[in-house]
Amino acid sequence: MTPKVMIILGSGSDIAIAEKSMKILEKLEIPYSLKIASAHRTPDLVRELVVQGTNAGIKVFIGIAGLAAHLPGAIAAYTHKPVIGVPVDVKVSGLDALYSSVQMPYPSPVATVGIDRGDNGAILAAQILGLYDEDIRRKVIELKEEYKQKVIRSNEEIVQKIDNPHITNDFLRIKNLELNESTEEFKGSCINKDADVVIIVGRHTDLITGKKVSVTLDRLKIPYDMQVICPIRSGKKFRAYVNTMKNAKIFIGINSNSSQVSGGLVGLTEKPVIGVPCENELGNNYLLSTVNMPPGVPVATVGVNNGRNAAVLSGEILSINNPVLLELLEKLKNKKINL
Ligand SMILES: Nc1c(C(=O)O)ncn1[C@@H]1O[C@H](COP(=O)(O)O)[C@@H](O)[C@H]1O
Repeated sequence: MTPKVMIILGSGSDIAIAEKSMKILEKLEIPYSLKIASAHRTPDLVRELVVQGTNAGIKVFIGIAGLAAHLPGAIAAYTHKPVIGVPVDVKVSGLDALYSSVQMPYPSPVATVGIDRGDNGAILAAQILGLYDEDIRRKVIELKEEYKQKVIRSNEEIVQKIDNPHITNDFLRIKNLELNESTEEFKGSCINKDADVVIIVGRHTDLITGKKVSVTLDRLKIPYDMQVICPIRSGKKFRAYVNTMKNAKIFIGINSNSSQVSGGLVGLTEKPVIGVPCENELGNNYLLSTVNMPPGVPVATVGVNNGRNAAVLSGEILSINNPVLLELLEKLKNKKINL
């Protein structure tokens, strides 16, 4: 049986983080291949594994590495399949590995997950595969439900056991635990309900980054819909919009102000969520709050303001079973490289 996912570790010393990915893939019964190869120490081996893996039918690559983590980027150099990067905390709390994974040049995105989050890397791979395999999609939904139940149970297991007369919860009557389900329809005009990709921009200032996504999606002929909706100021509208667009395949959150867009999206969909952190007026960016998501809810993060890479990543995900799109993607990537 050809595996669907290839995990490559930069070193045997990354195995503890890889085990988190392996555990999830095994739970979801997704066959995978596991290899150790370093872009620095064994560049030829990396190229050989990626080229052979791509030709053999690997759908998603996961590169796990610490320090100057060039491995995921090197994988992206040899394939048009989506590449997920898992930065490992070896020095400086893993920030070196995070920055080297996520800050990739156009048009070679690495869908980066949080530091040491091997579990989220595998969940993201499963979300991508779930777009083409109903059985995997169902298992992703079940897995997300497990994470949800864990939170709900912790009220009984932790809070109720605290013997403190100042805590008063008796007035709460929470019956409907399907709190995330919105059945409302979005009222806006000119929505493309057949969009494959949904782009949500948190505020008008960040439309410039949203525009970078849409221009590149246009070049790839991928249908999309884009709206400016702040999940904090317009929570109801945000949920109604996500509900209305629930048949889309990929959601992109253009984030500023504590990354609420991508963070809000992951609770409302089992589909892949891509996060684009934006710079704000003070020059700070929202990279860390976009990427460092808790287990169970990955955000495939691309570089700061790099809307174009979010679009290319969408193209890589959607071209898994679309040869026409794959050809367009190859042209776009090669043209850029040959310029
Ligand atoms: N980041 C890379 C690459 C690479 O990017 O090619 N190769 C090894 N490494 C990382 O170096 C760290 C220390 O490796 P050793 O323990 O082998 O010295 C590991 O976290 C590995 O992923």
